[in-house]
Amino acid sequence: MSNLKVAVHGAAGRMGQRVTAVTHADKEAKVAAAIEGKSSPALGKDAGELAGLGKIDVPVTVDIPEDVEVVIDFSVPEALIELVKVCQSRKLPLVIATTGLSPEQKQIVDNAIADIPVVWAPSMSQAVNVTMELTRLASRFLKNVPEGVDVEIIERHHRYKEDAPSGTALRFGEIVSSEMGQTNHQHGREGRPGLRPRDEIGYHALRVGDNVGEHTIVFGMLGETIELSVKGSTRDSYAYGALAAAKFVVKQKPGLYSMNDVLGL
Ligand SMILES: NC(=O)C1=CN([C@@H]2O[C@H](COP(=O)(O)OP(=O)(O)OC[C@H]3O[C@@H](n4cnc5c(N)ncnc54)[C@H](OP(=O)(O)O)[C@@H]3O)[C@@H](O)[C@H]2O)C=CC1
Ligand SMILES: O=C(O)C1=N[C@H](C(=O)O)C[C@H](O)C1
Repeated sequence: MSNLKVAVHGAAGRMGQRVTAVTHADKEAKVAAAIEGKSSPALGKDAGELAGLGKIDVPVTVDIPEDVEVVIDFSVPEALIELVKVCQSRKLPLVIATTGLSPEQKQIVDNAIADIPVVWAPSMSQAVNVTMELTRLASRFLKNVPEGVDVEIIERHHRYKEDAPSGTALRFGEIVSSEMGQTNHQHGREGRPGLRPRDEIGYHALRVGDNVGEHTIVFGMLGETIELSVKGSTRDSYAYGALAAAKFVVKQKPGLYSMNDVLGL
């Protein structure tokens, strides 16, 4: 069986470099293309050298070669939307990791899943996706506590991150509210906001140093507290998840798939 031909979209970025590295090291996949935008200073450079692997004979290009079988995207929302259109017209399976999409951009992705199989997840990490299921369970068990439960989501990422709160924090909030029913999503607090409403989930985004990603979901009750925390120590946790998603998505029919589908959760 020949190796799965993967295009890395956003190849010169922090995540693109790690996806290049784990894909190059994999026995069943290979880096077939490294894609960047047309004004990128990385164009023409070798993707392996950019990723610190040495030469792998894959130059960074703008266009996706014909022989590519799947695309893994860690880029920016505007670039992702252009990529979705290309994948749709070429019937190319796609793994979407980019976060911070507007509602209109999300709609464009939603429309594409009629034509191509897509794994779309704010976190490709196994530990984060398992913690999402633990959060679902905790929310279900705690939803009828008579004195009420205050849920706050704290996330911590590197200083270069452009969107806030993280896509993962927003997904944690969706999971909690789908079980417990909160309708008010409160981003930070200042001034004199008064007593905390019951019907609220609070979000707090820290941007510090080179942190690769931490999330804590606090369930605060009267007299006791539960905290679920998940912390990354290397970006490879996301890169391995994305490669697993690529191997999964090439075998699927058009439609939307999650990391629960990939990981069998
Ligand atoms: N789902 C998950 O598990 C994870 C998701 N992410 C998300 O992935 C995204 C990328 O993160 P990160 O790698 O840290 O960010 P970086 O800024 O390091 O990388 C993004 C890359 O995309 C490139 N890019 C810009 N325009 C285009 C284009 N038109 N075509 C192709 N590439 C383009 C950028 O180039 P240039 O710098 O020249 O503009 C840059 O190299 C973020 O949205 C982040 O939140 C991150 C980690 C895990
Ligand atoms: O930008 C990052 O770094 C990360 N972004 C993702 C998000 O917004 O949830 C996932 C991960 O936490 C790292």
